[in-house]
Amino acid sequence: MPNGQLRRMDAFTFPSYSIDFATGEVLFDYALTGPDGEQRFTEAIALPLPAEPPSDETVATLGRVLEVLHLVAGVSYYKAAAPPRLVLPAPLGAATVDYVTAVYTKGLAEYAYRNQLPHVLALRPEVPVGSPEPPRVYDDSDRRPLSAVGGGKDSIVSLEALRRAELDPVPFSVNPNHVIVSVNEASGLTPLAARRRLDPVLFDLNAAGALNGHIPVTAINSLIAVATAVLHGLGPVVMSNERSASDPNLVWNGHEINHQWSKGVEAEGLLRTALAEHAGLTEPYFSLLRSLSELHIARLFAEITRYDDVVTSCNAAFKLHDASERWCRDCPKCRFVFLAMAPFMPRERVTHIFGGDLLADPEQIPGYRELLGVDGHKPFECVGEVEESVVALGLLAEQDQWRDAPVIQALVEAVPETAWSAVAKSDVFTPGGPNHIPPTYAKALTPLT
Ligand SMILES: CC(=O)N[C@H]1[C@@H](OP(=O)(O)OP(=O)(O)OC[C@H]2O[C@@H](n3ccc(=O)[nH]c3=O)[C@H](O)[C@@H]2O)O[C@H](CO)[C@@H](O)[C@@H]1O[C@H](C)C(=O)N[C@@H](C)C(=O)N[C@@H](CCC(=O)O)C(=O)O
Ligand SMILES: Nc1ncnc2c1ncn2[C@@H]1O[C@H](COP(=O)(O)OP(=O)(O)OP(=O)(O)O)[C@@H](O)[C@H]1O
Repeated sequence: MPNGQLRRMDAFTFPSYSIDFATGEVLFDYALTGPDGEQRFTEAIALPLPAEPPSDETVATLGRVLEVLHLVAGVSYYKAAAPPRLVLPAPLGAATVDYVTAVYTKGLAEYAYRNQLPHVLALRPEVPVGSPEPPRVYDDSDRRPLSAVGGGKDSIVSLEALRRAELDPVPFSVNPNHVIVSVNEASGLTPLAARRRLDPVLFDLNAAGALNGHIPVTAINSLIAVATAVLHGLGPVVMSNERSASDPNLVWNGHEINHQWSKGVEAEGLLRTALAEHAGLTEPYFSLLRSLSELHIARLFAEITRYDDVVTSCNAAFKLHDASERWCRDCPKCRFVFLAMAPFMPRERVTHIFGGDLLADPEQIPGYRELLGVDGHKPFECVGEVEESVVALGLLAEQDQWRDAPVIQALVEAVPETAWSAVAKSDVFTPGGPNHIPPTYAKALTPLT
């Protein structure tokens, strides 16, 4: 469909969804409609099948979770045209409407900012009048947790914490790439995986110049994880989203723009409430690392060595097409994670993990100046706060093994006095902020500290 026609689309709808219990395949249909006709999309998600066929109760609860996932996964296709109307297929409770509204507005905020589409931030779904049937209550709180694994340091810390606390986690990933497969192998645990396939038409539209940009991918992965947990009779989905994921990158037209919105505590709370309201789940989903800074998580990661040859937090390894080997060593995420791990490890170990020493390379200085708040705004990436970077730099400047590294020397000089005095009072190693960690899990991190 030519780009001009896409731009004239005035509504996004959700025609139908289906699940085949023989294969685990879920199909979600979407449509962009406008005066020139419609553009249909179908997303396919293959859930892992359990050994036994699911009970009627499980099927009913799963159906409710998939109804929410159908709405949320639509963001990938909505964003090709950003029409003014978002037309939901069936009545929904208030909490579920709030969650879906937030996914399309706050979750697409970076996309709206980059494409200069302020109406997306004000989008309000049209919801058919009526009330959905109340769901059956599904108490999953005391079952084995499903631990989402992304292959980075954060999910490794959660997986190991849950294991050491004898909570018997099941690793779970969507479209596991080579990094995730290696992390799972290193864990020695038996993982579950779901497959997600975007409609290839979207890539054709992108190539032809359709609107494009960042989507709240964690919201989609989270709901696929919850669906898998329900289907397999498992307990809560445990995420590894840190405290700083809730902080915005910038403010635009009075709206906070946060690249990581769907990893933040607001999204977590809204999703929990929506799943309780719409699917009856008592303890569906939480982040075990919510109270911790990235720097604190890096310190916990340093206590675990079994994943050193496989851990990868670099997003280049997560491309749908053309995944890179492991760390690219030339992006904000690589720079930040190196800086965060380095204070807590021998220099040889961190250099081994990354396949190179970023703090020995002067070409990294401009990128580090951004992380330290000396130049520009916080990059649109999953990186910690400026304060965490300054604290890490301060720790490194005190260590013999790092003091003379060229990047450390240049950065110590570049950071203004005001930043040093602010971090002197830093609370980066003090857990804090709101969280949804249930009491059974509250002490799970203790064996690592
Ligand atoms: C790996 C990556 O960073 N991808 C972002 C990148 O996409 P790119 O075109 O370079 O490559 P692909 O990921 O292969 O995607 C191809 C196109 O497919 C569309 N798409 C992809 C996934 C999806 O769920 N829906 C989609 O529509 C999209 O049109 C792509 O062009 O740039 C894109 C545009 O800015 C980003 O949307 C891609 O981000 C992925 C969705 C992704 O998985 N990113 C995570 C690594 C990521 O950024 N995670 C955040 C968490 C953010 C959150 O709130 O959940 C983080 O860790 O901070
Ligand atoms: N493919 C995936 N399938 C399931 N969950 C995922 C996937 N990718 C990331 N996640 C989860 O989403 C959340 C955010 O991902 P993120 O990439 O920040 O974490 P990570 O890979 O564990 O650590 P790091 O921040 O070091 O990269 C984490 O809870 C992670 O486990």
